[in-house]
Amino acid sequence: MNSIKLDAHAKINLTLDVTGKLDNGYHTVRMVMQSVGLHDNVTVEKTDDGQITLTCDRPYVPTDGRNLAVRAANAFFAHTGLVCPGLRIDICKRIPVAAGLAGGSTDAAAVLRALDTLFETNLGLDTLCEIGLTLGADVPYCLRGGTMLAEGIGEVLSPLPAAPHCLVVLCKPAFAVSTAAVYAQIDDHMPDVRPDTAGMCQALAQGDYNGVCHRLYNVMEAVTAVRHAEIGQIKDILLSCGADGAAMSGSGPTTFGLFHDPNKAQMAFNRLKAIFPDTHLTEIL
Ligand SMILES: C[C@](O)(CO)[C@H](O)COP(=O)(O)OP(=O)(O)OC[C@H]1O[C@@H](n2ccc(N)nc2=O)[C@H](O)[C@@H]1O
Ligand SMILES: Nc1ncnc2c1ncn2[C@@H]1O[C@H](COP(=O)(O)OP(=O)(O)OP(=O)(O)O)[C@@H](O)[C@H]1O
Repeated sequence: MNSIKLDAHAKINLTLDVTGKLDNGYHTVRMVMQSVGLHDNVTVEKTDDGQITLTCDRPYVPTDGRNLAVRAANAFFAHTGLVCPGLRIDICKRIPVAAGLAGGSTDAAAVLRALDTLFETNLGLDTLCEIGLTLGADVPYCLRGGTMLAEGIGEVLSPLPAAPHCLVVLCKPAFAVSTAAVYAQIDDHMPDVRPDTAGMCQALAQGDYNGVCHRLYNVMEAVTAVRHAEIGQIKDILLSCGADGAAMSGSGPTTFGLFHDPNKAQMAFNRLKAIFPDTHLTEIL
């Protein structure tokens, strides 16, 4: 096999709590992560020119060594000691960028999975997660996907029962947010209200869709929404169209709503898309 094409799915955070800060500047978290249908297509092809080249259909995504997919390939060859014969990586980008949806992390995870298959290294998920963690805190989750409780800095993963199936409207307003800046700001602005992550895990165990929707909560929203009125505006539109619950994902600014009713989801999608072009109608995976 010379080439492999994978779907690299985005994630949303059903809950997100920041529980402490480590000496290296990273924060400890406790959050429920969920894969959604929205995905990039990542194609990895062996070549023989000794180079790692990357193409992407979005001009604002870096194509050099700053791209997390290229960094993932370099980390794979460093870990295995294999000599890279040459690689061509192509990313068809559908996930909004710098949006709180782990877009770069999921591309990196896809490249690690593709290389483990293409080079028949059989590293397995645990080792891929170790390599992934050197690239970013969200990469181990992206390797595993599904519904997970994430602790540590995001890499201590415990599988949870799959979330009840529903539609998801994702809306990214036209500005980007730096994850590092949001973590830095939250040190000074930790909200008093914290998510009920234990309750969220229980709702998932009981397949209680309304319990899930009522517990959506992200402490980072307090930081990002204060600076950007669009987050409140998007939430208001989602809820006025009949979303069963709504929250910001990750460090933002993407804000999402969960819907049981496809007509309400379509109405929310149409209204938001007219104001914010980077709006997507997808589903819980
Ligand atoms: C906000 C979340 O998306 C929630 O899922 C993640 O915690 C972010 O994970 P990520 O984007 O993979 O983060 P990284 O690329 O590893 O880190 C970017 C920056 O965010 C901060 N960071 C990230 C993760 C974490 N647990 N604590 C942190 O303080 C650090 O300043 C770091 O330099
Ligand atoms: N493959 C990639 N796809 C998107 N952005 C990338 C990629 N590689 C590097 N980047 C850079 O990473 C930055 C953050 O983009 P990304 O979409 O990963 O953010 P994010 O969704 O907020 O991540 P997270 O939710 O993990 O914090 C972008 O500004 C971009 O320059």
